[in-house]
Amino acid sequence: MEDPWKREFEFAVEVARKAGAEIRKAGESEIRVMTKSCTVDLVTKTDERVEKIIIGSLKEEFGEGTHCFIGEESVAKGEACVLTDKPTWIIDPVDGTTNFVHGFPFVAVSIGFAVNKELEFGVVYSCLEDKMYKAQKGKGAFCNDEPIQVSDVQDIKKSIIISEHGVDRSPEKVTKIFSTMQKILCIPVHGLRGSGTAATNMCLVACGAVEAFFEIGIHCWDIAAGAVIVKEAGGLLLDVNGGPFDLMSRRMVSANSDTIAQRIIKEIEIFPVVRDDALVQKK
Ligand SMILES: O=P(O)(O)O[C@H]1[C@H](O)[C@@H](O)[C@H](O)[C@H](O)[C@@H]1O
Ligand SMILES: [Mg+2]
Repeated sequence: MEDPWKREFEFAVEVARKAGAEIRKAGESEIRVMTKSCTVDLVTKTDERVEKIIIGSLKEEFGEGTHCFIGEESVAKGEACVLTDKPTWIIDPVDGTTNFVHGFPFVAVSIGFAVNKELEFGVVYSCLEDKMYKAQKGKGAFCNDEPIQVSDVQDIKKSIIISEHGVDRSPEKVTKIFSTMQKILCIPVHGLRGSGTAATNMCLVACGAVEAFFEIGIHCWDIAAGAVIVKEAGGLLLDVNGGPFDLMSRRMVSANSDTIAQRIIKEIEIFPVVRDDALVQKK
């Protein structure tokens, strides 16, 4: 069958690799840390520079007008976060900025691509591990060109689950997050983990190292690429209430199976978050 986005996909892999090399190099020098929404929401010159490199390369290759871009740092600077039917690149230049700043060894470049609001492919380059995860809709998922598959564990008591606590430290939210984690831990599961990057967490689901990853408060750029990779590895995505997954909702459960997903969903204490496209929706 004809593959309409082959050139875009191959270019995304190339750009992610180039971006990862930039991040590795930047990590060798002193990192100047700035903050965004609060004192624990970190950003560095590398996040901004790498996003410029990625978007600049894509514009040069595919032209300015036809493609749209949603990039974490561009949105932080006031650009719209809106998913239309146009071909749209959804980019997190440095997923795991806190890890990058601290030298914690999980940092990923995440590039997703959607057309008609449907994700066509995703590329996650875990650049410190040098692992290139990629998937195109209907074509399977790969890590360093080897096919990957979700785990076949169906018993929650034999699972490892990943979650993160995000950057919103308001006591009500933190209480709900830890209450959820406590309930899941006490099922009991084999373990709870968190790599500090949503993109990498999703790849860990995709390659069967863990059974599920869920988070409330993530953004579309954290999970767009990972969503394709999880699905193509045989997993599934749901909203935290069990409904359909919505990329802009900032809520997600990714899992190896419906059985595991539903068992986790039973324990999730949901708290409100503002949608990524809230400003656009209000208009
Ligand atoms: O801001 P970056 O791009 O590093 O990404 C986020 C992570 O991906 C989340 O899972 C995580 O929970 C944090 O919110 C973190 O900020
Ligand atoms: Mg991120």
